[in-house]
Amino acid sequence: ELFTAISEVEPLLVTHKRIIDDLDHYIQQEEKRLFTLKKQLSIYKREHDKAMEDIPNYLGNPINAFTLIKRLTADLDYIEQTIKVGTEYIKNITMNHDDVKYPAIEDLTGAAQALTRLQETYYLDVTELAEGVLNGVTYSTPMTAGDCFELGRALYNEEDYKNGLAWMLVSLQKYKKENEPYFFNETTILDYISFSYYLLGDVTNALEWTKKLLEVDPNHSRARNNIPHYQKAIAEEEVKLAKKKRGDVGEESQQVVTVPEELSEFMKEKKMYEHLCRGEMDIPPEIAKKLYCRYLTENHPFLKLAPIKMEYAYLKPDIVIFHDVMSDDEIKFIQEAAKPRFKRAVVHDARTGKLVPAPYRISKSAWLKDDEADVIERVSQRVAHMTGLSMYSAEELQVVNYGIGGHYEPHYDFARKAESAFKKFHGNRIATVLFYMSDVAQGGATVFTKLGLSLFPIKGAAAFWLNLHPSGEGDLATRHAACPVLRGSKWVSNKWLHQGGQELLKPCNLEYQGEAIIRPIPKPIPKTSR
Ligand SMILES: O=C(O)CCC(=O)C(=O)O
Ligand SMILES: [Fe+2]
Repeated sequence: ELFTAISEVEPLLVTHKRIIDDLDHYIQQEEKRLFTLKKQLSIYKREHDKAMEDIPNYLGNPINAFTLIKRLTADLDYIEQTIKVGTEYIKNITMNHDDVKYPAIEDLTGAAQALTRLQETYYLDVTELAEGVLNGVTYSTPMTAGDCFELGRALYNEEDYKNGLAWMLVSLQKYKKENEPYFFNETTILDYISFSYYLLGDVTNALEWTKKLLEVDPNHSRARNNIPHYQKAIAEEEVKLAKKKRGDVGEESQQVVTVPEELSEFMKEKKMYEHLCRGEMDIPPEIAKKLYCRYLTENHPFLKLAPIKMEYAYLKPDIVIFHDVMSDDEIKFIQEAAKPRFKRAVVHDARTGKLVPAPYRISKSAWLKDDEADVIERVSQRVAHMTGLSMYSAEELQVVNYGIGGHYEPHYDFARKAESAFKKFHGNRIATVLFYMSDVAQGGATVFTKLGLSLFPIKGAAAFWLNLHPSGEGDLATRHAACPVLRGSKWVSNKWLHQGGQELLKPCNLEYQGEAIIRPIPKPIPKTSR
């Protein structure tokens, strides 16, 4: 699973170079071989033409008679050998080396699904994307018919027929324009298109596209067999519709489908999440006008000498950003220490109680202990200064690199059942400190779905908030997510502080940090007013 961290996709360029060298060498050898064969062929043709001009005269020349026989004996052997060398060479050729990494089919699927996620979250247009354009700016070479075909096929195989179909339609357009040789042809694309329509329940289009397929390949037997099947389905649908018009409604169509409340809540949250990821929302003006920046000098005498720049991003619950709290050198050190230990990030499965990988968290992470390097210890010390909290019960530093389109859907950092995830710790996660270890060119914001707040990563800064009310109860307003990375590589590290050790620093009381603010989802801002 290389696709779950961009840092693991980087070594694939070494593999890529290896293939370039292999192929280059192979083609050179082949060209040499074909050059020899072509030369022989031209001699055969030239001599044949000469002979046909005047056969008796040609063969009357003993040299010509000799060379003819030579061409059909010794030379022929040589030609055969040259051809055989080629096939032997092909037999032995391998593109698989043990010393470099190769992505697997799940990486192809993962990358295809990432593109779909980015498309949906950031409103990207498939045809623009196929031209290498992200939000109006060209970032890569246009995709070929073959690229679009593979993308469509990967999504089709994952039963995402809607998105698979969109890519197959682009592939067809490009295929007709390009006129390049591929291992698939127009019929293959048309087959995917028509069957995707069928699987999506659009039988009319399935029929139309099957007819188009038969125009290209009239003998395609499966397509021919499907035609009557589609026609029957359409006819049945028409009868049903006619009945409905006459008011003769059958029992089944009278049933009203209602979306379960849980699902509708989930969809609302997803909408909000995507909205915030696009940076389309501002926090309420009554909060915005109270936000300010200051230097943090309390908490520790050290801060009097080196105050920390502190910016309020939200109030009640308070979410602050500390600026310039991790240096470029520290970041480099932490990244290098984490890379060899990266494992796919997991989530807590509420049903089984187990930690499992999930499509809604695409990243790799590693845990670094304070005592393994001065840098890690220094970072922990800084967290204590920044937060004024005890590190007594803190977790190790979690270092994260997001993958292709990597994200983490809305969640709480605290455990909802005291007995579950944090058994080995002293209490629940009272606070989160989230260090941004990279800027992200596009996307990758941290968003608070109940507050309407988007934080875009700034390298060297850290976000800080309390996850629990003073009563120890989880603060539902802290629900947050990491948006898909559209362009760039997103690195973060977390320091999670637990309740144990904070008794004197943050005494419990019955106050709340602020009410959980749930506001309606606003309409997107019209494009012209931006
Ligand atoms: O990466 C981010 O922006 C947020 C990460 C996060 O919420 C988490 O790891 O718990
Ligand atoms: Fe989180």
